Amino acid sequence: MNQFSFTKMHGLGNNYIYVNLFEEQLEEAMLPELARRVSDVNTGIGSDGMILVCPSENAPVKMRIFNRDGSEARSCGNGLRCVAKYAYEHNLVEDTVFSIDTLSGPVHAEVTVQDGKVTLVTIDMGQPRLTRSEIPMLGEGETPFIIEEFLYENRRYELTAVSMGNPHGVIFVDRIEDAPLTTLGPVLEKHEMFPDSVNVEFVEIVNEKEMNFRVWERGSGITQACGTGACAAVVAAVLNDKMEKGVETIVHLAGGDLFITWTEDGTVLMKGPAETICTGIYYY
Ligand SMILES: N[C@@H](CCC[C@H](N)C(=O)O)C(=O)O
Repeated sequence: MNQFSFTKMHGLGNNYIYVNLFEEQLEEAMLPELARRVSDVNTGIGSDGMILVCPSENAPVKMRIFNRDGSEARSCGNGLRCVAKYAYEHNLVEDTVFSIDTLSGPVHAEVTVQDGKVTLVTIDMGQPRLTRSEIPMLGEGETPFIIEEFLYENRRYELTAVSMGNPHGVIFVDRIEDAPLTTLGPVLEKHEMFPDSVNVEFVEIVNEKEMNFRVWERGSGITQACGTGACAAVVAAVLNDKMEKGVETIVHLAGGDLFITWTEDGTVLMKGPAETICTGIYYY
């Protein structure tokens, strides 16, 4: 029987099984299957997926993220904050400012530390990507997809597509309670216009500095929070003149609040907590 040590962590309830590949060895071909197994709430540990904390040539540490269904994504905002906490508290980095490599390139992290523990993490998520080819979406590659209308079950919705390293479709709704999360969410996730599938976010604007947010994640379904999704939602709100660039927005997610700014210099800052739940050994 094989085994590995893990740490379960969450960012606002978006929880993953973290495996330290500085110490553990996992077979590459097994990774999707392992992500599915550990995520299973009945026969595994129970999580939204699996995150690997890996060595990298470009940064002190690299994050790889696998969704609950075993698919690998290119980024994960809540995962990045947890990896930043893990890296600092396990001495993989010495400074409170460092970069983390991802499949979509390195991002910059800054941790706030109290009594040796990371209490808050800010990640500079880089610039949003807005063209259809970058998202990716079918259609004219160099054009953006901002506030395009579509009909679903006789209701009209408006969609804005944003990539934060991974693809997001943001839909503004009048009341977050009425968002068709479990119906339109999975339909749009697998819609043919998104060849790599998409994360689906529903957003209610509360005022010029606050929004309510719910997510149907690609490969994981409903989660309590999505960091890249919150960044995409704020970018979409600015693009649609509902928020101002350079102003910090409080995003109210099911699991708590994130603080997001699309800065004047074009990068998106995400500030929020990261928590350790438990450690253990997984047998397979
Ligand atoms: N929960 C994450 C995003 C995880 C990956 C996503 N489901 C995808 O497939 O792109 C976050 O906090 O950003």
